[in-house]
Amino acid sequence: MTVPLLRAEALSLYYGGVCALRRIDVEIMPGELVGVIGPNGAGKSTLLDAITGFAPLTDGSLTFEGRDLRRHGPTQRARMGVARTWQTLQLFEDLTVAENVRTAVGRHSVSPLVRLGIDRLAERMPGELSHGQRVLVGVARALAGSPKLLLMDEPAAGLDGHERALLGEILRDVVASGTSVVLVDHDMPLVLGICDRVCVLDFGEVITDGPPHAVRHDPAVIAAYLGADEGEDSESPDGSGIGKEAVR
Ligand SMILES: Nc1ncnc2c1ncn2[C@@H]1O[C@H](COP(=O)(O)OP(=O)(O)OP(=O)(O)O)[C@@H](O)[C@H]1O
Repeated sequence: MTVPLLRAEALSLYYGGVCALRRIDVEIMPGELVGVIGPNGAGKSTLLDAITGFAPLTDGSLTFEGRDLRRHGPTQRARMGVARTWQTLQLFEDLTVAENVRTAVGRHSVSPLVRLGIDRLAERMPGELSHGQRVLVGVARALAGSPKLLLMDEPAAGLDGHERALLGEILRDVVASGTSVVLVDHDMPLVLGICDRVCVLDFGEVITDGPPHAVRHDPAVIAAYLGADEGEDSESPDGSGIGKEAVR
């Protein structure tokens, strides 16, 4: 039996009186691409922060390759192979693209840029890049340390259709190379189209966890999104009843 790369059991996280995660169970297998979706405020970013150690857990167990992650801080977790990209792209604006990648590995390496087909941008400054190019530089920087697990927070936000398709191909390629990926995004066609499994959060709880075709038609998921979209744009590009973006 394959051992999970990451195993979270009964994770709970409170911000003061706000319960952001309530007894969450999640497993990520080696080489698996797992989508995490849910309406605004469902706890998706908090789950990533709990795994990286940026937000302290209130309760629960969290292991990575069988090791207790709660004993380690964010820097140690990164060294163990956990990498993350952020919703707000945090590039060093006064460093070139190549230098930005270097900050992740501590040595000059353009290979992550070559891997993503953006090595031509190596000497450019972040301010000269399009939003889509900045996203790819963020991915390249996260991949520079050869992580075992890559956590991505809304990488498709602000990308056009072509860039989203390219991002999807890149993520499948990353997974094929052996890195597990957790993809948090509101883009349902992207998440349901490329992920092996999708975990759905609502009000800090896992309401469904399964393959995309099952999640797409799950009444609890549709209810969470339709409830969220009531009176808002309830566009459903894939005919699932799930809008592309859900705003609570
Ligand atoms: N630093 C914080 N302090 C207090 N409450 C917080 C903090 N960060 C998040 N929360 C609350 O925790 C809950 C989960 O928020 P979180 O950002 O994880 O949701 P999300 O699913 O990522 O939402 P979105 O799709 O809008 O990014 C929300 O109720 C949010 O208001």
